[in-house]
Amino acid sequence: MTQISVVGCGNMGGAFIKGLQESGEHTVTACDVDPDVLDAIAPYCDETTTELSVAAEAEVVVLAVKPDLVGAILPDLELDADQTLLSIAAGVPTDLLESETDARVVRIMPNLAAEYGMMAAAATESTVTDEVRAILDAVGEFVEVPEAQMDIATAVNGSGPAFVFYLINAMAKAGVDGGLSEADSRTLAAQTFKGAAETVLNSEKSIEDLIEAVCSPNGTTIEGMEVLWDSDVEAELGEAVAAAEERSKELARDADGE
Ligand SMILES: NC(=O)C1=CN([C@@H]2O[C@H](COP(=O)(O)OP(=O)(O)OC[C@H]3O[C@@H](n4cnc5c(N)ncnc54)[C@H](O)[C@@H]3O)[C@@H](O)[C@H]2O)C=CC1
Ligand SMILES: O=C(O)[C@@H]1CCC=N1
Repeated sequence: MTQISVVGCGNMGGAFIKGLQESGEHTVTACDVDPDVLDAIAPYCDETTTELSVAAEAEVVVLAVKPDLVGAILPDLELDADQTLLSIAAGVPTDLLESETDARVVRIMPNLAAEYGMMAAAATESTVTDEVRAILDAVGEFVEVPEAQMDIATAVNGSGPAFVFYLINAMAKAGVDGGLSEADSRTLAAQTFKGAAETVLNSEKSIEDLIEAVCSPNGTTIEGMEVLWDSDVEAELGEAVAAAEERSKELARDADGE
């Protein structure tokens, strides 16, 4: 059981808190400047505060504010060497964080599915500790990568949920166009993505072999796959990931210039 505080309880900080509460493994203090945000998160944590000094008492302080606020907040967040600053801010490098705090710094990139214990996260391998591994384990899965890979990880698993929501929506809309109700099509499309993801995670087959397993000879799937193979969908998705990666690098350059 680790005492955790989360500074910034918006979309990502809030999802992290809800996931941690569900796991029941840690105590959580929620800190935000917005009292409405704190009212909304209060049922999911042990304590709420608007004071950074209260958040600074935790063993692990999760910094979950927008990247451009990190530089302004860190000097006021007085942490000691025996504490951990767990930063989730996109594009903010470890060395910059270390220059503003005495705490041990661990930079990670989580995602919104932390709320449901299904987060995919990347943690910087040179700094991650067992204490942080236990926190990440409580809300999903994580990989450990060199810091140089944090920008691409940010694009794949941090921004990735938005890209997948887009694809689910496209599939659901196609179902509605074919006559399904919106509710049924949303359920079928989302559960199909969830089931396909579980299959990839659990199967030893390559993704190409899994596609082949769905394509019955002379069946329906191969007709749809021919359309996808002939299209630019793969390249366009690659460009979306590359654009998000480039923005993460740009945020790092901005942070360095501050
Ligand atoms: N939204 C997402 O899916 C993901 C976001 N992130 C990272 O998480 C961080 C937060 O992003 P979001 O949650 O999307 O932003 P958000 O805007 O939803 O939440 C930020 C929160 O910080 C609070 N805040 C602002 N100044 C503060 C201060 N001085 N003290 C305490 N709280 C303060 C705001 O009131 C707000 O509730 C960013 O650095 C982002 O890069 C990382 C992975 C995924
Ligand atoms: O869009 C963003 O900048 C944040 C970081 C990854 C997901 N959301």
